[in-house]
Amino acid sequence: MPVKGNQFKSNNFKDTGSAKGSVKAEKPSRPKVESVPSFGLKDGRIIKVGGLFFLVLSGYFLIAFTSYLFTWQEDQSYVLKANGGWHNLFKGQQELIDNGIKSPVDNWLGKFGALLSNQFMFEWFGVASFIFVVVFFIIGYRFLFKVRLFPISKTIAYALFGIVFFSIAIGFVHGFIVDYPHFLEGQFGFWSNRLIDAQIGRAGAAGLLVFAALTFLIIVYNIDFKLPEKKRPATTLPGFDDADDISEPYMGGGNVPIMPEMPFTPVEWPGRKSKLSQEGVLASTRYAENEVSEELEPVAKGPIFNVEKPINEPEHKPVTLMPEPSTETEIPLMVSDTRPNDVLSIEKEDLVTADDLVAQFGAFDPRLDLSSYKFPVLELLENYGSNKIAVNTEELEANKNKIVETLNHYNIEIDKIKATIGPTVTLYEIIPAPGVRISKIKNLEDDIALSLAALGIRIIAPMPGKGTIGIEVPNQHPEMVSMRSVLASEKFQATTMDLPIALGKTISNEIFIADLAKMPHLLMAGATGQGKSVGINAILVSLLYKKHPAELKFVLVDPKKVELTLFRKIERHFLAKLPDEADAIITDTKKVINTLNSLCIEMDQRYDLLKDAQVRNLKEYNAKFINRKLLPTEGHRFLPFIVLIVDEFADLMMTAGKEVEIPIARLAQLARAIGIHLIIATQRPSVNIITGTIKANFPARIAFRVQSKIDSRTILDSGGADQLIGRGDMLLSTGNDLIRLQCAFVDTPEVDKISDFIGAQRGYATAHLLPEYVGEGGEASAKDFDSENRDPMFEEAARLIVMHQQGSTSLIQRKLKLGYNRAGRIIDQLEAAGIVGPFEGSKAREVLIPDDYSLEQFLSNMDAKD
Ligand SMILES: Nc1ncnc2c1ncn2[C@@H]1O[C@H](COP(=O)(O)OP(=O)(O)OP(=O)(O)O)[C@@H](O)[C@H]1O
Repeated sequence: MPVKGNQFKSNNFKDTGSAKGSVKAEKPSRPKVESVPSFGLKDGRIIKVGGLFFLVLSGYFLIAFTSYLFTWQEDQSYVLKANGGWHNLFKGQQELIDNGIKSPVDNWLGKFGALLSNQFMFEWFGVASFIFVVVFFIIGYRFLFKVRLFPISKTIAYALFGIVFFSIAIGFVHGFIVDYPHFLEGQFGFWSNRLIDAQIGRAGAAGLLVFAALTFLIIVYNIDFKLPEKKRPATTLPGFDDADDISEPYMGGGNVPIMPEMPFTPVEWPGRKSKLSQEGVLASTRYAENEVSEELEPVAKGPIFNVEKPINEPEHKPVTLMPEPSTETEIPLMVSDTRPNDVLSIEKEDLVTADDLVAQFGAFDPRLDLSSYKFPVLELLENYGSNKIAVNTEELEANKNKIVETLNHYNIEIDKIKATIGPTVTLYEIIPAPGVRISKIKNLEDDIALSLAALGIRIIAPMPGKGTIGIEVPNQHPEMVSMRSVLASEKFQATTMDLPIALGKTISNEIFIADLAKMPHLLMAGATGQGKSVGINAILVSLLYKKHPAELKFVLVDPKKVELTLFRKIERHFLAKLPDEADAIITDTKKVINTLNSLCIEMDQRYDLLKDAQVRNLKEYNAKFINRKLLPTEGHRFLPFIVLIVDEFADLMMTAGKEVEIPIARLAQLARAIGIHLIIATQRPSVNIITGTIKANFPARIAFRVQSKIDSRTILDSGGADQLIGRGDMLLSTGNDLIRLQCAFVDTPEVDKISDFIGAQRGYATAHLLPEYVGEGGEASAKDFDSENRDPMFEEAARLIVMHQQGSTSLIQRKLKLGYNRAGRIIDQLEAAGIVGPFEGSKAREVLIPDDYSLEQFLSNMDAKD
């Protein structure tokens, strides 16, 4: 019976051991977490002490609370508020006895234990107080051993809910038994119940508790409430659990699952039936020549297809499934008919091929996990403008005349002039008379602009591949290109590109769609307010309209914090993040560095997978995976495209410099084949932001209007971007070509609607998790600082550096007359001590201490510590 579905989940892949199922899945060791705050003590000793304290506290609470369960009645007189409560701690033995208070107390942790547990359990939260024990343990364990059992913030949040919920819930149940405050629910549980009861009654309270519990479950586990579906008959191969049933993955080691088609009929041997059935055993296929007669003995117990020896082993002659006619003519042929099938199907499990798997289970469907996902509909987008180019013949004629006049004025004769009308600009192509120098026309750019009285004139001389000279003149009434019109176009709907991005319309009013997968990375620059954010949104929206969440993940970096927030709603569908991160949209520079490094790890892992699969790129890899030629049991997984978008790269470069540049450059150099693509936008396209390394690896670049020709050169390697008219007017450079485009316009409310549309659908349990990256952080260098081996000239060098406010090795070398190596060593020590900043390429290091006075204090502190 054919079984549909993937039979296993690539995303939830668990190592299920070999097909035979003998190997148990290895439990991954707990991740080491280095990112614990150190509270100033750089080697983290305070944290360890804190960790120890929490562990002891947890143990103390556990013993005190447990003891309270048994001794609360005996200790009641001691802990009672009316008898003094906590004040009893300071009373003498005799005084207590005189007041009729029982002393000593029975709590295993003495008076304090009795008072503490009374406070928590009786006065506050009842037995729910045990949750404190767990919380303290998790915090202590994390701080002391640096091992994350659970995320601390989540633990605290869940614990708070748990304490309140259980206290009230127990109080509610207790209310049916005894109407008296008791240590099971604590005063909190008791009085909360009283309050709720008075307001909404018992039934209301019950409803409220159920509501709270379900809300908690939904928030934490995102459980779906579905009516039970009809179960498909489960036919599974080892290692492949049914796609709908991930609760019980095959863990190997059990029985080989039975194919339902297999006939399970015992073989009936004529004349021996009674004996065999009496013995309760079934005959095997194996019987040797000498066993064919009456001594024929069954050699294997169990079902018919559990053959002891495979039939195709050459040395076993009698393995032929047809009984030998000369000796056993009476054996019916049906025996051999039944058996080979059974035997063969068992054999096949070892030699299972990709084709068999595909035949049996169908090709792997990456979309199956979210099979009900609906792509956003076009109705979510607005229609701006008429989407038709209104030809203003007067304007055309006037412009033509002015161009011809201006050129004539400079004695440039033209043969022909032709106009192509675009949404925002019109291209006039002129064919100059023979003998006219092109450079002459190019030099007249400003004059033509003056005569046309228009901004943003661009002269393309010559038009590549056309033999004409182009003059682009902005239209008086530019037409807005709505995203809806672009996405609704046949061109976009029918595209087979891997990552189609609908950028807008060309000058000849054609829809322009590019393939990000081929670009393979994109650099965007433009002065503020010229349409960069709209451009990024247009790219994101076009990808969202074409790709399923299983096929594409975004890593969004938004140092400006407000530009990409709208996409937060699609976190569980389309975003990727670091495992520990609460927020999928990264706004903090430090986290950006970790994420970029994590992407580098992902890249390396993907390359290993590709190498293992002997394919050259992501497409081939995924095709092989879909055809089940690569198995999750061997560590393979379906690889979605990852698109990293950085809005405001300049900010990152200013704050983190090399730390950001190096991983970005690495990704840009290598990530194209493995489906990681970068889109980097910046307001300031200066050379120290868009460095040579970055530029070299971003062949595709988009320039919106920039402020100067120099900026235009930095981004496009040619002028022109400074002459754009803004509002989405842009130039796209793809290596050789420079194309002028009008960016499609998509407004924030539209993006909001799209995010809502996707976000409201069932998503994955979390955002796509990137590999964990443990940053080295600043602590490592501090640890490296060894005060014992400090150079004798260390202090002098420090004074010199601070005096000059210039952290340079050559300064030390020159002024202190030291060799280069020694000066280099000293500067490293200064860095380790925190006097100068890290190496910054050709620039001098930053000096972290402002003046001599602060330095002297710093040095004396250092000496005191030593
Ligand atoms: N493709 C477009 N079509 C029409 N108008 C546009 C287009 N792109 C941008 N605009 C107009 O320009 C304004 C500014 O655009 P946008 O917010 O994208 O600029 P920006 O370059 O991202 O600015 P900043 O860097 O300050 O965020 C938009 O509000 C819109 O009115």
